[in-house]
Amino acid sequence: MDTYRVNDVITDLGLRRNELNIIYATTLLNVFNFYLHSEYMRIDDMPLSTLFKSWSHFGKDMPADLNRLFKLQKNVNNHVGVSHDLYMKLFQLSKPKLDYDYIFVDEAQDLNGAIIDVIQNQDAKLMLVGDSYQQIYGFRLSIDALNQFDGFKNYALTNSFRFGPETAELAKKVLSIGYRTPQIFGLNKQQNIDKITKYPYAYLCRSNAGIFDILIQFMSKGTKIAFEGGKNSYNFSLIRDVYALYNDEPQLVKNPQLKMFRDWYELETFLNTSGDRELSAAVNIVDKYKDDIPKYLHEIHKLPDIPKENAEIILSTVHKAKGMEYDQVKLHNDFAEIGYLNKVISETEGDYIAGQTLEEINLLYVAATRSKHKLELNEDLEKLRSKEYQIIDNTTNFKRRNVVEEINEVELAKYHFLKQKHSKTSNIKNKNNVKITTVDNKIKINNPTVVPNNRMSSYDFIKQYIKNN
Ligand SMILES: Nc1ncnc2c1ncn2[C@@H]1O[C@H](COP(=O)(O)OP(=O)(O)OP(=O)(O)O)[C@@H](O)[C@H]1O
Repeated sequence: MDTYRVNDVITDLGLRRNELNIIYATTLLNVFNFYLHSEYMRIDDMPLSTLFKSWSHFGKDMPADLNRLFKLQKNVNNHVGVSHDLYMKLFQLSKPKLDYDYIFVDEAQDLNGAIIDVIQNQDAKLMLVGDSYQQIYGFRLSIDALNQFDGFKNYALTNSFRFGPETAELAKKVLSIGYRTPQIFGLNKQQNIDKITKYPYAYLCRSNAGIFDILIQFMSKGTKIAFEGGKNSYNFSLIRDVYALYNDEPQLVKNPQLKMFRDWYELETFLNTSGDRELSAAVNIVDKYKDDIPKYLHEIHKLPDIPKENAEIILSTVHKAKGMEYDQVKLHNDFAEIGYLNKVISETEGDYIAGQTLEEINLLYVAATRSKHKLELNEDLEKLRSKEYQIIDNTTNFKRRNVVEEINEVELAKYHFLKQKHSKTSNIKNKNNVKITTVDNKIKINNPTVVPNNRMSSYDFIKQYIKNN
């Protein structure tokens, strides 16, 4: 079992390893993964020009490259192992007929086109169970199968035996940010929202960067920490790479997609124009812990992987806590800000909305509904609970935008950033013979004509510098 990565695409297609080709390879891989997850039998059946508008920018023959990748991957002697997605696609392409009378599907809100195609072609009676508000795997190109099948009898499961009325009210409030107003009843009177005063409890985070943050708080105290899904399933390589840029050591960056940034300033500038949440979270962590990052990474590496039943804190991302439940749950403060989500949604025009925005709300909903006994909220959810936010009432049913288009927009943002960067760099060099690199507030400049003001952010400083020169 293995994951096919951007580096593999570059090697397998014999591309030169430059910044633009890394973006192309990333886009190609996104599209290729979309194919593996999709109902399409052939790559050439996919409406590429409408699904992936950005590929025309690269001047490459994307359909031909996709077909080459697929041919290579199907070869069992290829250097890359077979991924779950690949063997499921091959299973779908074999048009299987399963010898079952009934098929039950759980978590039907997070299926994909290939699996739906297999299920649809069976003669068996089908029962789908799921919760559309728990769809959180859009970034893995999942599809809500609950909206895909016609002619089914629907039964609403509105009662939860896990949580009580307070949590049910909060859950409804969270979903109402995305204008969704389901009935939810909490039947467990033993469960409520309150401060947690004793171990053990589960600490749920939105991001790996959040997990890192919590680890730093508790490691030094010797708290017994277990990881939902096992310690090895948490990867802090993004933080390590971002720190390398912060520390002016771009040669240490391993992630090919981060290699396009030569320094911290370029990374920050990029983040001003893109909505890459995971990367933003890693940058915030590096900004917070600065030169202590390597020490903390080393300490985390040394932590034992203890079983959950021996732990004082079970640490988990919401994605890994899906389908799980814990007696006590505490929520970290690294979720998307509710005021921001509310603003994005209220300003949305038309029916279509970024799936990512809805999924951020779904993540809050999943997180808030994992506790069987006590739930401790973060500040933002506490405010939502005390009605400090005005939730706009609207019955609009948003449709999701095409997920691949959304994912590839980040790559397109990188493409434009790169183009702009190259033209700006040459302008600066020609006009003033100046090279600027910044690390946080330490600004290095070889031809200073203005004195850096330490209270100014490096970004503002550079903007002012360029304006004045
Ligand atoms: N009929 C019942 N009476 C009492 N308790 C129940 C009943 N059905 C389920 N439960 C309990 O309620 C909790 C939640 O049930 P379950 O995990 O099946 O819900 P779910 O719908 O899959 O939740 P989610 O999708 O949010 O993870 C579990 O602790 C389960 O034991």
